[in-house]
Amino acid sequence: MLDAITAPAILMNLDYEVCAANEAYRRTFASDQPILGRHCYEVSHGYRVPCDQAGETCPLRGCLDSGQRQRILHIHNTPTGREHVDVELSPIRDEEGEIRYFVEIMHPVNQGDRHLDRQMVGYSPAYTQMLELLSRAAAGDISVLLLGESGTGKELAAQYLHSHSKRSANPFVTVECSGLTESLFESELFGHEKGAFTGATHRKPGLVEAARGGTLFLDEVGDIPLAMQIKLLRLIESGSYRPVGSVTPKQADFRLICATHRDIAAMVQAGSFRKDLYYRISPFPVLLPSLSERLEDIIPLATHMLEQLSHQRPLQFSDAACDWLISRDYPGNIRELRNLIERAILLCDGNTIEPLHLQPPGILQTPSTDQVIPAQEILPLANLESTYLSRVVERFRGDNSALAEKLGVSERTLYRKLRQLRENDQSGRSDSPF
Ligand SMILES: Nc1ncnc2c1ncn2[C@@H]1O[C@H](COP(=O)(O)OP(=O)(O)OP(=O)(O)O)[C@@H](O)[C@H]1O
Repeated sequence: MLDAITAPAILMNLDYEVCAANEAYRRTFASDQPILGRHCYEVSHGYRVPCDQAGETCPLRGCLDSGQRQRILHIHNTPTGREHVDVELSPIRDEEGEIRYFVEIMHPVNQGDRHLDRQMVGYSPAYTQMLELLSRAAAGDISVLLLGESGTGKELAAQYLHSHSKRSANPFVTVECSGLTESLFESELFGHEKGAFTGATHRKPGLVEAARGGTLFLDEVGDIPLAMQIKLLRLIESGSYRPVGSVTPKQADFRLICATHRDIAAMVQAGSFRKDLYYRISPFPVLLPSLSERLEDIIPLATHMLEQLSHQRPLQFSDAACDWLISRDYPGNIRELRNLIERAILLCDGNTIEPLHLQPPGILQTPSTDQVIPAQEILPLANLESTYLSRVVERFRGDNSALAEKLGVSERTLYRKLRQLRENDQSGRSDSPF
């Protein structure tokens, strides 16, 4: 019966032992190793204890507790390395209704297409949870709102959603919402007729038309000014639009994905984002974790990017470079990591990237103690504090709560000190020791 299932599948008993496996499972996960009678957690993950005791969610445990079918995204060992697998576990009951066995069907999750630059990498729990949400959302046509700090991979996640959806054979069209003026917004999105305005020498189809049958990705949706939000709302609500200069409405056909690094719920509270539009774009919000929440992904990501960016040069990181990469903060998240690596590749003449190749350009570097405190000079402590503060504030670019946490003071205290700093600046007094 298992062989009738085309995806990899196994039969397990209550003791987590594999009782049978189909051909697809052997081919995909087992290669030549024996599996019958072995524990699923050992074969799939190399654990010595069940997943729930290893800090992961165990579908078998969940199935026993709920009595229901379970679906979860897990990382499995495969002959070609670690892979995300969409696991579906169903109970098999005896005549008395007691659970006796489980059938586990596994669908390997391909994280992006074959292009290295569109492949998503990550193994941490925070990333895996996010990927599970994306996989579930991809199957439907629901609008998805991708939230997360700058550089966390929102655009890549949008491409993943599209390429795993039933619209994948049709276009994926990105609209950069920041910086679009009202008139540009309309003509870019809806297109225009010939002669609609001065300079409109021919008919131009808009991005909504270009996305027909596919996915429309509104990047930085939080930056759309209020006046234009109503136009977007009408498009989403009615599913139709009118090109500029036309009287005939056109029918739209796209799946909507939006992304923003802003706290859009707070913007709704503050009245700068329409509540009705917010509800329309956010039926399925997905939060992309920052790199600080997925530290174990830094080296796999860095290695992937090295392969992607080095154009076949046989480059590798030294152990010291790996330690350096892990111990750093990344306010710009994966994009910042990528920039560091791109630069290191250019600076490294040999085959091994060392910390010295990775050091970021001076402007973004946290000043070392030597730079802040000139060796020969004794300075008033207050001066030192303000000099240091003005430098680190630059680096944290407005994220005061993260900065306060790092400095070990409350946000209120930080705010007070920054206000003092500004007042000093404005009164023209220079506290800088340099
Ligand atoms: N999981 C991942 N695996 C590999 N590379 C990734 C991953 N996530 C992001 N990247 C890479 O990091 C960079 C930034 O990603 P992306 O542009 O998707 O971020 P973003 O959240 O949309 O940023 P912004 O909010 O600033 O527009 C890109 O080069 C992307 O390829």
